[in-house]
Amino acid sequence: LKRFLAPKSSVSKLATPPGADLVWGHEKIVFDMQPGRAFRNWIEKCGLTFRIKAAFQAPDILVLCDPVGIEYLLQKRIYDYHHSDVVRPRVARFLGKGLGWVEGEDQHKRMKRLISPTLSAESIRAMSGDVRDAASKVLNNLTRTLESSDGCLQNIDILHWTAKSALNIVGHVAFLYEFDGGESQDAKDILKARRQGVTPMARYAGFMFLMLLRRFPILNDLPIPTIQAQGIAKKTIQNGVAREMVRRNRDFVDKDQRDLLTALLVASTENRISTEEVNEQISTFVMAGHEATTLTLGFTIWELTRNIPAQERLREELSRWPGEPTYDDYLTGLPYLDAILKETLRMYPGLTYMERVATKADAIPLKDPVILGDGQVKSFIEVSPGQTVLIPIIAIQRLDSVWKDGDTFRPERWLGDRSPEEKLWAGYANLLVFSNGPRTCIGFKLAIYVYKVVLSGLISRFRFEPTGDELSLGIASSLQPWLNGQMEKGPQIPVHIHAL
Ligand code: HEM
Repeated sequence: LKRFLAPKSSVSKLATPPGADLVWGHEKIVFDMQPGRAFRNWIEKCGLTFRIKAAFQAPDILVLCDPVGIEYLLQKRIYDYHHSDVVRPRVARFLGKGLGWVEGEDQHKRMKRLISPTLSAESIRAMSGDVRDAASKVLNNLTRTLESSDGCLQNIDILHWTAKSALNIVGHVAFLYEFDGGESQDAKDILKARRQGVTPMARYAGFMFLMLLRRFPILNDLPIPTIQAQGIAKKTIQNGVAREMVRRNRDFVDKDQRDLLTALLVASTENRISTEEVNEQISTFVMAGHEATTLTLGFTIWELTRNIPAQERLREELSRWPGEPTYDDYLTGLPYLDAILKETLRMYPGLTYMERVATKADAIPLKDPVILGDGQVKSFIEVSPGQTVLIPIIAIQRLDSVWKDGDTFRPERWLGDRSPEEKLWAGYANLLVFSNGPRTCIGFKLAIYVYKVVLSGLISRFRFEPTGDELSLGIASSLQPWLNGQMEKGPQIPVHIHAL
């Protein structure tokens, strides 16, 4: 009866851009262009809410960029919009069946209640000294490497160093585990496995698979090598460090400790979670805890080699700070550092496209009414259960109609008064980069602090110069940088580094 009474979906009457292919729908256009570009073109033609054709004649996809619609979906109804059959198995492969994978309000809230306190501002403040120590270990290694090369390193992939920093920090503060500045064998194994999962082949296969999956979800379970490669890093963690972390700490649980591993072990000894779940959460947090921070730092360094005045301005702001900034100083005391973070997150969101599927009939309210094919003007859009909704985060965060020069790295835009358009979307800094609402990134406060500590250390100790290479962006689970002509080497960000 409920289904019968539910309003009919109006998605099929929404505007759709021209150019859909019979086989690929609009999806190949999305893949062939730089991330977000196709959606930006279509927003200009069709407005903030439209539909695109899916590949293999799968049902049309609702593209939602409207700020009121997105806020409604993420803040009020997220438990009715699950990760799609395309996304969920990928989360399981990359991260594990942890907090990012679980569906259902009760299950999710249960897990979140257990983990949130370990990543609160208070906990990060308490662990801030440990974060700085773990970062210094890696930065000291880089300093020594430079000393043995006459103070200059040419064509270095900065991601090697930002990955070591982020992994070393998350190991140290969340899992009481030492990755020896990212130089230990298990750190090397994890970072290597991660790279194997994002080869260009995996990128292409990821795209094909994504579209096929919409049609044939059964493919998830087949042993397709490039797809299964996405899971190497997770398996490396689960079969290696995760067991070791548990083994070393299981018998010495100190309930007053605020770290994540202790919270998991306490819950496990009290039979609130299974040993299996401990393992899944560890791989989730080791991966999610270093991956996006690594890339955000890498993209910042890349932009700062192309914007030397911005690099110098940041160095000057840092040099004027007396002593070591505290957690709270980093939050509010260094405005240019903060602007650089926000500008990087705006231009390079790790999650480029968020894809969810409605589990119930719903009517999504909109800020900008839509005109349907039959002439009706509607300020909400009805969806049926099973409707795929895509939020193209990177397109929204680079819209010229909002940001004026969306593709330009201009940290200064965050310093003065900001236009009302820029403040339309809800979320951290009016960006969608950490999502929003109950399923917002649980690690965002740690990510911001780690980013600021590591970037401050890098800029205070080293000068970064451009190599003249051109980067292009691609999506292999998250946004990745590829060097034109060197795709086979995997994601990289080459820079020259000079000791100061
Ligand atoms: C710059 C760094 C980061 C970015 C841009 C980022 C972005 C995001 C985004 C967009 C989501 C929502 C994903 C979705 O709904 O499908 C998310 C969720 C999540 N993030 Fe992050 N993240 C970052 C750092 C971290 C860190 C440092 C941790 C752990 C310490 C972490 C752990 C998680 C987890 C566990 C979830 C799932 C939350 C849930 O579903 O309740 N992230 N992140």
